[in-house]
Formats: sequence, structure tokens, C-alpha cells
Amino acid sequence: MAMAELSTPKTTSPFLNSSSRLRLSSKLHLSDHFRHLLLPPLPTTPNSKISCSVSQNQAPVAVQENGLAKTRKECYGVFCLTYDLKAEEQTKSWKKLINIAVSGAAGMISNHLLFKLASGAVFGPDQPIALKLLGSERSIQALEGVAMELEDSLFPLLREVDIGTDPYEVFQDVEWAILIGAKPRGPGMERADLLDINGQIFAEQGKALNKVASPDVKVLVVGNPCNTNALICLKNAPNIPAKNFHALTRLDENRAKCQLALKAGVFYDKVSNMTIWGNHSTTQVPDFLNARINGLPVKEVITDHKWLEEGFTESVQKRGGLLIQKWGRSSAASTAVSIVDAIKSLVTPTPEGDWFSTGVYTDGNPYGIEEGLVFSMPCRSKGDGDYELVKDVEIDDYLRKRIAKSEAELLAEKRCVAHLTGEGIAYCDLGPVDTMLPGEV
Ligand SMILES: NC(=O)C1=CN([C@@H]2O[C@H](COP(=O)(O)OP(=O)(O)OC[C@H]3O[C@@H](n4cnc5c(N)ncnc54)[C@H](OP(=O)(O)O)[C@@H]3O)[C@@H](O)[C@H]2O)C=CC1
Ligand SMILES: O=C([O-])CC(=O)C(=O)O
Repeated sequence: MAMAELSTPKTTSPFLNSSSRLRLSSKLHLSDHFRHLLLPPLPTTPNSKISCSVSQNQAPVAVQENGLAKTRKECYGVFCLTYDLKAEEQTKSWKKLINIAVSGAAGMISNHLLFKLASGAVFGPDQPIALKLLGSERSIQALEGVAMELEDSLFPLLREVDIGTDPYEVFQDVEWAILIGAKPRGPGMERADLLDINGQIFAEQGKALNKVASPDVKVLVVGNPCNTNALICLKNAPNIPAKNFHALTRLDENRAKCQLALKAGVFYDKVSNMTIWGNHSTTQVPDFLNARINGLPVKEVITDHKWLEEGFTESVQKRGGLLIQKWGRSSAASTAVSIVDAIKSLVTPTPEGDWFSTGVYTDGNPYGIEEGLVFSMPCRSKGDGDYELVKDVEIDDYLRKRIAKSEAELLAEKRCVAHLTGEGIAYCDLGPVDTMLPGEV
């Protein structure tokens, strides 16, 4: 299908029937889904564009410059309009637009996350964003629905929404990539099969990021098993610093803070310095040795040390599973909140003396964790999107033994995906017990 250029808006409101302004390129292979929506192309002339000017009390006014519609390929509905940002800059001091890719964008977690991103809750009230939503043939209709809801939400900071099924197009120039889409483990499916199926997804997306994303893109892998998926992704993206890849363990940190607050009878903002060590699985180690409540070591505030070692630890490790039993599906809203927290921790300076947990590449770590893994550790940030490992956290025998177990599990996962990381022939010897996702218990 040739590029379909649809109507040239001439109205004072941009909020027309979105389908009338849908533009698609043949590269997206979406023609079957959208052909019924397309209208005949308007006459255009070379070197012209559509733009839209906005004043504070007036809806954006579509204007056409020299008669040619924009050439951006996957934009959705109202987001296909180009706004005259210069006019707005007179009244608003907005930062330069950033491009954010989200995969699995039609899924449950994304349904919460996208609206937080668009509201400014993540990158701030002066940061305009473009959302690049990656879906598949199976989800493209749903993705269109998501884009419609984003349109109808009238978020001032949301300047573009593009949807597509090809990561090489969707990831073009993105500065952030939040990779959520992954196949859920079904009944009877071997863990090794899940690693392989999802690994293929993350290998492909790593290659695409490597080729077309901003060279300093920050990548947050959420889709499970997220540590090993992040490892696969970074190994397939050699042009992007390995340090830029994260596996989401912030949900585990938040869960741990909540449990400690509950036991201590304090509000959860009093809990700090919470490390999750290791894998986002039931071998993860929530570190009560170094965490603090009201600035005091947890063990001084909670004297029931048996509970800390057993009850607390297990409740965090198995929280995802318990939630599935109650809710019937895996955590979506709280996961989205934890993604917000994880990104905010990278774009705002870490409070003095505190840290946060994120799954990062282990090369150069001071804790003796085997290199070449993605492992959750304590980090601090200056707020520039980058981070440093916290280097002086105490590890006692209790922690060391448990951290080693999570490390062994990640090494076993790594052996299973060697064919996807360019490290030889895969050999899978995963035990059934030590390789559970939080949601599988
Ligand atoms: N790290 C963490 O803390 C947490 C991680 N998770 C993980 O996040 C991921 C997404 O969760 P959630 O949004 O609730 O899941 P959903 O099932 O709602 O959405 C997942 C999306 O994954 C995509 N997907 C990719 N490949 C496949 C496939 N082969 N089969 C089916 N779907 C596929 C689908 O989108 P499309 O068709 O567009 O590709 C689907 O929309 C899961 O892997 C889950 O385990 C969940 C909670 C916490
Ligand atoms: O296993 C899942 O999909 C859910 C999960 O990660 C969690 O709740 O921590």
C-alpha cells in the first residue's frame, strides 16, 4: 500500500474523528486492519506540511503550509498534527521533546503506565513526550483503542503517539524504551521454553534498539523473566552501553518497604535503603540488614528477627503469586507505579544517604557477583538518567548465602539462553523450584 495521506484538517478543533487523519505506511503491514478507515488522499504539493498552532485558551488550529501533509509514518489520529511549539514557548518553558517506546503497549501494565507517562508524572510537568507504542498483529486493534484513549485524555504534554508492529520503526531515535511485552507462561510450559520464546523477542528488540534507537537510550525490561531478558537484550545491542539496561525489581523493593512498614507500624515513607538483591524471582533477597526505618537499622526497630528472615523474606518473594490468587491476574497497576518509581529514580537525584534497587549489569560490581549477569543491586543517581552502584553495603553470612542462590539461578538461566546472547550452545539445567517467577507460586 502506498503511503496513505488522509484529510488536511481545516477546522479550529483537532479532535475530529481520528480515523480521518490516520496515516500509515506500507512498512507497518497494517493495511488490512485500517483500510476501512482510510479516506481518499487530499491533493498535496511538494515541500509543504500540516501544522497546528496553539494558544493558551484556544484549541490547536490546524494549518496547512504549502499543502503537503506530514510524512511521519505511524502517527495516530490527533497526534499526526504538527503543533507550532514556538507559539507555546512564549508562555511555557517546556524542555525538548523526548521519545519513549513501550512494548506490550496493549497489555495490562501499559494500560496503567501510558497514562502516567502522558500526564507528566514520570518525566515532569515541563517535559513533552512522544509515545511510540509497539504491538503485534494480534494486538493492533487494541493498540488503536489505547491510542484513542490517549487522544481523548487531552494531555498537554503528549505531543505524539505512534503505533506500529516493527521494532525497527517504533524504536527509531527513542531515548527511553520500556519493554513490557512478553508471552505469559502457560500451563505445562517448561521454564526453558519460556526463556527461549521470550528470549527471541528480547534478542530481536535488542538488535532493533542497537540499530535505530538513540545511542544513549535507557532500556527498562519488565517482561519476565526480566533479568535474563534484559541480559539478552543488552547482548544484542553492543553499540548501547550495557549500563543503560535495567530489569525491573522496583516492584519488589516497594513490596518489601510495605511489609516492613506494616510490621513496624509506621507509614511506608519511613522505610529507606531497601535493597533487593538478585533475580526478579522467588530467589530474590530483600535486604533487611541494611534497610532503615526512621533512619534506624530495621533490626533495631523490628526485634522479631525470625520474622525478618522467614516471614518477611518469603512474603516479598511470593507477593506476586499471592496477588494472582486473589486478583486472578498478575500485578498490573502496582507494576506500572513501580516503573514510574524506577524511572523517576534515574531522572531525579537520589536523596542523600538513600538508594534504590534496579537490575543492572554486574561487570565491575564490588560485591563479587559473577560478571555478565543482570542482577538487582543498590544504586544511586544524580538524576541524569545514569546511576552508580552503592559500594559499601554490608553483606553478612545470611545475605551472602541467599545472594549466591539467586546468582546461581541467574547463571543457570544464562546457560539456557546462550544461543541468544552469542555465547555458544544453550544448555538448560533449571531446577523446578528455584526458577519461579513471583507470579508462579
Ligand atoms: N518485572 C516485574 O516486576 C513484573 C513483570 N511482569 C511481567 O510483565 C509482562 C507483561 O505483563 P502484563 O502487561 O500484565 O501482560 P498482558 O498479558 O496484559 O500483556 C502482555 C503483552 O505481551 C505481548 N506479547 C508478546 N509476545 C507474546 C506472546 N507470544 N503471546 C502473548 N502475548 C505476547 C502482548 O502484546 P503484543 O501482542 O502487542 O505483543 C501482550 O499485550 C509479563 O511478562 C509479566 O510476567 C508483571 C508484573 C511484574
Ligand atoms: O510473574 C508475574 O508475571 C508477576 C510478577 O512478576 C510479579 O508480580 O512480581
